[in-house]
Amino acid sequence: MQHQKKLHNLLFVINPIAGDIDKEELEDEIKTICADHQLNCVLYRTTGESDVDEIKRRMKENAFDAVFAVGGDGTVSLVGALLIDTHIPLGIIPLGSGNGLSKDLGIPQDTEEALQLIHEHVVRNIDTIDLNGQPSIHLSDLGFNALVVKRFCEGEKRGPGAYAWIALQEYMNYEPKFYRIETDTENFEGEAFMVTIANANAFGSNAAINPSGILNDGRFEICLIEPFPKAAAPVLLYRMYTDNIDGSIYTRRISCRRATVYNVDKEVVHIDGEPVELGEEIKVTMHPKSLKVILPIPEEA
Ligand SMILES: Nc1ncnc2c1ncn2[C@@H]1O[C@H](COP(=O)(O)OP(=O)(O)OP(=O)(O)O)[C@@H](O)[C@H]1O
Repeated sequence: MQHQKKLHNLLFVINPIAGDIDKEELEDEIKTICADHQLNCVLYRTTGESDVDEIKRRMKENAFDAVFAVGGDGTVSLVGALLIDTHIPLGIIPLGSGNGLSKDLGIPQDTEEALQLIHEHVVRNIDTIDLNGQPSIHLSDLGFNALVVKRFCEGEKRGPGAYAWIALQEYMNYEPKFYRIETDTENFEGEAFMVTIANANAFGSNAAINPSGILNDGRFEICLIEPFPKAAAPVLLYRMYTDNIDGSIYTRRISCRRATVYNVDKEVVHIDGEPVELGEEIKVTMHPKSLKVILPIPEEA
């Protein structure tokens, strides 16, 4: 078992709107847990504007031993990006609509259990990837899902129901787009319904696009869903929810360490759930074990 240095100075980055969940009581609970375990804590509530600068400022003022993201994948990604290539681990208290990365890391989805990580945990290193200089810790997409994410972010409603409704509406008229992909292992050229650049396994909805991906193997996967007849959609969806996407004749997966994706049709892109502009040529590189994360103590330990 790996013995951990105790983390004393903690910053909690709390997204008050994530998952449409009120977090006022939780803030008191965090303060109580920290006081009970003689830990110093600073709480920062995100505003959705200049959060990166505000968090950086607090990190300059204090030598934090860990930063906890309290919210959904967007909050995790915001905080995680600031911790890549540092010695400061990322903690996650999952309170968003989907919480994809926390699920892939085996972090308890029950808030009370997740809060125990504040004082009882192990720290491990995971890989991150980089798309034209922008970090991705979880899953990034081009194509159909990226379009749905964009519409979701533009909309007023949050939560899985809103996401599913937008997906259904967009699916009716969506046409596959053309991509050229060069990697250090194999290449692809053709149309795809969506292209996922995967460091991890499943979307926050639990749909597993990359079921056998490993977060610390020094590789990432490019997961393609190629054009399929409308009648095949339910089976594809079923396969994603039963960890069997590779069994479909409409999917293909390229495992690699670096890639260039030519987004010929200039399709929408998102990184870890946040829509981004990356240009037509997207260079993807692997950064092995570049982020420390706080995880539950494994049972065998
Ligand atoms: N105080 C705030 N008011 C409005 N928007 C905010 C505020 N704080 C953060 N945001 C926005 O919240 C979004 C991130 O939310 P987050 O992803 O954590 O939760 P979610 O969308 O509910 O869950 P998930 O991503 O897991 O589905 C970002 O777009 C960010 O700009």
